Amino acid sequence: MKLGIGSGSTIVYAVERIVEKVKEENLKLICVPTSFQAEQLILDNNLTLGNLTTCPQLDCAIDGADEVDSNLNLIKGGGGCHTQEKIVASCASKLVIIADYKKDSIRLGEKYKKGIPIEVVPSAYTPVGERIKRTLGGEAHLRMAKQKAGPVVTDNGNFILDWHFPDTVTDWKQVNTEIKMMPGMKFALSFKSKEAFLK
Ligand SMILES: O=C(CO)[C@H](O)[C@H](O)COP(=O)(O)O
Repeated sequence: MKLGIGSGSTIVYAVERIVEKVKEENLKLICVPTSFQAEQLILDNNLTLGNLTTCPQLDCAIDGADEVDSNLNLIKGGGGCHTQEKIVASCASKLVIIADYKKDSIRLGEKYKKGIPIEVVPSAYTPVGERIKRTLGGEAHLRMAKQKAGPVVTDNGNFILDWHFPDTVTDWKQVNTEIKMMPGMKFALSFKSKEAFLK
């Protein structure tokens, strides 16, 4: 079985259970990471590490989320790994999102107040931020690092804009398309979960 491994703190618990299952059932599992953190998690747990070059089709991807709305739209990227998470999820036949009640909302933005993370090529962060503000409203703030001077740099060498969107935004499919069409955008916004398991 080929499995995508998400990023964040929740996925750590899922990996603990996966390790038990591998031992109990002698599973042959190849794990494809969604980030540097996920890669370390796979290696630290002695699971078999794969990549999308050798495993472009995955049976399943498991990940966390920052928020899940009542239509199963997700905010992801609180940890800044959403571009790779989205690529891995798109290669998987099934996407399983693990999220607890703190992330369960009717509308996006109800529980997660840090804005929608948008990964952007560094040279384009100002024009993309301004265009988002002009066409969709709200404010897009460059995410700054905590223990380094300057911005957060993703595993892909990009910046992150956290978009504080206006309450009027409801059509996430359209918003996603509009943002993806902006030059300089890495395709990364919220995405639609095929299944979200809320616990
Ligand atoms: O999208 C993500 C990282 O880019 C994470 O899945 C999301 O931030 C949830 O993280 P946590 O499980 O720590 O709450």
